Amino acid sequence: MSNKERVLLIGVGLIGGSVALAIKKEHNAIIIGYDVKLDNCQLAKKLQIIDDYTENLQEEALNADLIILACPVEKAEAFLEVLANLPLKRDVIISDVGSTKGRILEKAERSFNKEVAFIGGHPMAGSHKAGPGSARAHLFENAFYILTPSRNVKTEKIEKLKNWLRGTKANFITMDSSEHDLVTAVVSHFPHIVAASLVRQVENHASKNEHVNFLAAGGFRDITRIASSSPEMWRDIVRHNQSMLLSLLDEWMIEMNDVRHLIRDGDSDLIHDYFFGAKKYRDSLPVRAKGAIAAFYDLYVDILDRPGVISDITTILFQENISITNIRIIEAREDVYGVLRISFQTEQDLEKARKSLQDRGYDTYISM
Ligand SMILES: NC(=O)c1ccc[n+]([C@@H]2O[C@H](COP(=O)([O-])OP(=O)(O)OC[C@H]3O[C@@H](n4cnc5c(N)ncnc54)[C@H](O)[C@@H]3O)[C@@H](O)[C@H]2O)c1
Ligand SMILES: O=C(O)C(=O)C[C@]1(C(=O)O)C=C[C@@H](O)C=C1
Repeated sequence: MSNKERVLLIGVGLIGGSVALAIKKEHNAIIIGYDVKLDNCQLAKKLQIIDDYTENLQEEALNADLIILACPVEKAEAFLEVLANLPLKRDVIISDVGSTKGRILEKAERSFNKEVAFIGGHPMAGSHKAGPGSARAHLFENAFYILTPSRNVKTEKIEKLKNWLRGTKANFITMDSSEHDLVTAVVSHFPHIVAASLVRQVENHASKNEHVNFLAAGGFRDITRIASSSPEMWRDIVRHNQSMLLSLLDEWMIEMNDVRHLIRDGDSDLIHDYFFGAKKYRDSLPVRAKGAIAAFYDLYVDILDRPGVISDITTILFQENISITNIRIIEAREDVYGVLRISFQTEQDLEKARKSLQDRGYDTYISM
């Protein structure tokens, strides 16, 4: 066996794949994937996100220097128990990328002996997309990456984990798991519940009025993009952060009741002040280039393997004055629609590009 360091990635999806790409950028380690979906491992290997994959998790875990759990959080919790029963390497570092931390840390601290370094991790950036096909090395650039070390973990191990993850170019912050679960419930978990419930409300109306679907435009799409996220992931998050979410839901009902009174009373100044207060706070939030508000406007274009085709496409976009942020050829043709992925900064650019390319005879697809 080669003497390179080995990384075991459990869950080869959007976030695991993005972490793996960031590690690859900076380390000459061997990354081995394990996933319940063999297809995801095969695609990740074709895209060179992982070096190889295994169907024997236990055997690979014994040789790993770094183990990263990147599956839905309830599965991650179960894997901790599996890992705790194995004679892992003495210096191994185990981390995860899950959106909740309380139950994960509780399980890790109960299961592992003091020698094993478990350091919870949560990159605060992502997407509504899933799977390794959407993974990006730069996904976490400038985003916060929260670390929740378990008790007894030495500072040098935390520094070592940060070094493993330096290719993410994220800003690391450390906090304890209960603070993590409170803050993320407020800014991430609860908003996902609101988005899903808004979509369900519109769907109810759509069954009664045929115009609803066509007219569900700008604002509705902005506020509900995240409702397209993975249901498996959100099922697990909601179950893990249940009590926090129930108390936020109680607060929300009080807020909605206040809004109800505001609308019923119809006082123009008070209604204005309600929107004004929200706008003032929203506008004061720090603007970051990336992070929790990540831009993901990708277009896939079917191209034939002939010289000049990419320059033809970029010329069309140039003539239309559309800026692109990234362009990449995807070689795993059978797994995606279209082999050229072009990323844009805004939905408007994406739509404009799609129309221009279609007008010139190219087949395009928006999601994978
Ligand atoms: N999507 C986001 O925006 C985001 C951001 C930060 C953190 N996270 C966290 O990252 C983790 C992964 O989410 P994702 O967005 O990459 O989802 P994903 O669906 O893209 O990837 C999850 C992967 O885990 C695999 N998996 C599921 N059950 C498994 C099992 N029993 N054994 C092995 N593999 C299994 C899936 O097949 C999939 O490949 C979740 O815990 C989520 O809470 C997600
Ligand atoms: O941008 C999105 O689609 C996300 O939902 C990303 C998001 C978030 O809520 O901000 C989702 C879950 C995470 O744990 C971290 C980031």
